Amino acid sequence: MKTFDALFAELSEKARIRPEGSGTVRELDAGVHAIGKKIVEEAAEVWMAAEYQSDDETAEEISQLLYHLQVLMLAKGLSPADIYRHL
Ligand SMILES: N=c1c2ncn([C@@H]3O[C@H](COP(=O)(O)OP(=O)(O)OP(=O)(O)O)[C@@H](O)[C@H]3O)c2ncn1[C@@H]1O[C@H](COP(=O)(O)O)[C@@H](O)[C@H]1O
Repeated sequence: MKTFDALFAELSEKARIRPEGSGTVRELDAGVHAIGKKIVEEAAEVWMAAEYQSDDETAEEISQLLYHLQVLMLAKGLSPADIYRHL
């Protein structure tokens, strides 16, 4: 099972080596504005799933939101430690 930190390490490596076909690289290249829009979209999907869909579908939407938040972290040069110190 993948954890938040393991996914962040994987995405950091993708950003570093920029493999062909990586959605993460594509999203990073699109920039903070585009990533922000994706986050808002995914957040709405989390909300709708929580109200109208199953727990498993809600969990999946939350995972997608976490992914896009991590892409934004990478775009901004933020590490998980930068986030954790505010928790
Ligand atoms: N966990 C994720 C992940 N969660 C969400 N997403 C992306 O977010 C989109 C959200 O899905 P939606 O259902 O909202 O689909 P959509 O709105 O039709 O998607 P788009 O048309 O906007 O791409 C997916 O299509 C993926 O592009 C993810 N993309 C990648 N990962 C993981 O990130 C890692 C690196 O991925 P690559 O950079 O693509 O190699 C791998 O381990 C992947 O499993």
